[in-house]
Amino acid sequence: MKLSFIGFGNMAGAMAQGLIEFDCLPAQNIYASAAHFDKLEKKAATLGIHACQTNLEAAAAGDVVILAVKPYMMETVTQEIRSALVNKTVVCIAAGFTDRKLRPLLPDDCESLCVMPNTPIRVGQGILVWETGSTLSADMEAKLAELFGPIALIAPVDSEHMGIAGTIAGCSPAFAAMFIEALSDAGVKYGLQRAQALEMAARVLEGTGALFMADHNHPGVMKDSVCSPGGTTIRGVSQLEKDGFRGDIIDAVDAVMNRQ
Ligand SMILES: NC(=O)C1=CN([C@@H]2O[C@H](COP(=O)(O)OP(=O)(O)OC[C@H]3O[C@@H](n4cnc5c(N)ncnc54)[C@H](OP(=O)(O)O)[C@@H]3O)[C@@H](O)[C@H]2O)C=CC1
Ligand SMILES: O=C(O)[C@@H]1CCC=N1
Repeated sequence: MKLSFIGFGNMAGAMAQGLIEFDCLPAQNIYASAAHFDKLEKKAATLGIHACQTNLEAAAAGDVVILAVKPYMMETVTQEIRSALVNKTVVCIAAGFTDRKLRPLLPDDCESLCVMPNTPIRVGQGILVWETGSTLSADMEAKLAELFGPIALIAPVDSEHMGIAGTIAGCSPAFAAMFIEALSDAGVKYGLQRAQALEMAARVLEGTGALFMADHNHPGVMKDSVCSPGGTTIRGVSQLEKDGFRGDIIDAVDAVMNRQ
């Protein structure tokens, strides 16, 4: 399979790197185009993928064309490459897109899918929110699931829930990074070296996530198993409750949803 990225920024780069490093696809099967060719050429050389001079050239090269520009550019870019999309598989990763919004931008004779990836796909720990009921053939659906399965949890979601699932998967790495940063700030405040504090904070998120995936215990149970009666952790938990920690997270998701 040959894969083309139209737009090769943070998210497309993370997807390409994950695919290559986890041996899902050889680098020479990946093509990309972007706004600035000189910048793209450097990134492409590092990964061993093909840098294309134009979007049309990139779209023509792939069996599967991944639309990875900003949402507001989608209309212009799909018009530009429309002729090359005929009989192709088109995958759109833009926030806020579902099949209903994407299809009018594409030629009739191509199959398409809207997904929302997240940046941890680069290290094989991603999520790929996957709109169900797309125009994808069963054969191509299986091929794409096989391609991305090793580097992402495939999360099928109906069109109505693409926005919220995309927010939880796609945006939250930023929230999680803020948690890591804040926890490391606290470590530094009390004398830890920054590098060690950051690694510990990141490992806490990674390890706690792994614990959940292993046991599927309710997070409240996981929290209780850390809080000894009269101990130290419950004091921190109590303060977080006073500060509205959980409400703040939900408010952050509300803010994203209100923008969509
Ligand atoms: N970042 C994330 O975590 C996630 C992003 N997404 C979606 O991915 C898409 C890309 O986001 P992200 O990677 O963060 O954005 P970036 O700004 O990092 O990348 C955008 C890319 O588009 C390129 N570009 C700009 N104009 C054109 C054009 N006319 N033709 C071709 N390429 C063009 C840019 O080129 P150049 O670099 O040369 O300027 C750049 O490579 C968005 O739709 C976003 O909603 C989805 C899930 C998560
Ligand atoms: O912030 C954004 O618009 C993109 C979509 C999801 C994550 N980043």
